[in-house]
Amino acid sequence: MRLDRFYPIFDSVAWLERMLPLGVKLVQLRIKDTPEVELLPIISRAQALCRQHGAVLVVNDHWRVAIEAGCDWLHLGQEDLDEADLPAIRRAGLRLGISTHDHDELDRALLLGPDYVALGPVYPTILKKMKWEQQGLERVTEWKRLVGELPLVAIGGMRVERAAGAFAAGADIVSVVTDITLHDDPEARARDWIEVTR
Ligand SMILES: Cc1ncc(COP(=O)(O)OP(=O)(O)O)c(N)n1
Ligand SMILES: Cc1nc(C(=O)O)sc1CCOP(=O)(O)O
Ligand SMILES: [Mg+2]
Repeated sequence: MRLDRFYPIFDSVAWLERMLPLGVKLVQLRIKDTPEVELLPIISRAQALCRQHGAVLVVNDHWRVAIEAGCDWLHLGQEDLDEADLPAIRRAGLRLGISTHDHDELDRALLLGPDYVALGPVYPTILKKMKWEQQGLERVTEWKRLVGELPLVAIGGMRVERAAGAFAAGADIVSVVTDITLHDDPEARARDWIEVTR
């Protein structure tokens, strides 16, 4: 399955309701502040909406709920991997994206047979505090050489104007949060993203 090159991340179903009609075909639901016991109806609704729009939903972090909701894709970071039941995730047929920030993390990720690898932060991000400096485009090129055919996602400080550079450096997919969510006109910005990535 070939994933779309535009991979926005949102923190609510309300955002999905706004963005999916525009033609978003790959999207992550990244909910950080809701107790897991409350997430099943939310993630189930997100999955139903994405299927209705022919889009791929990636659930961030919440692998138990993703399994319960019958989802198709999951994203886990390195700390998530420490406590995730990967055999259960695979038995449930979930595909898996994994975050990486350095060589040790990439080696670990590749041993797990992921369906994509993300590298970040390519540029400084304001979304969350991170211990890594910006990786830069050379690092994207290096990562692509190391992951080969595996889809490489570039994340962190991505802007519409930076997409072409990330693709030229070797990214297959560009992932983005605040360039859309903090924009004065998120719908217009998402349309710009679709234009530069299709
Ligand atoms: C596409 C993509 N790349 C990286 C991340 C970050 O995952 P993680 O390191 O687990 O951090 P949180 O997003 O869970 O705070 C991601 N979610 N998506
Ligand atoms: C959620 C996330 N993970 C990252 C990583 O490097 O693993 S960077 C990031 C935030 C991306 O948000 P924005 O597009 O607003 O910079
Ligand atoms: Mg995580």
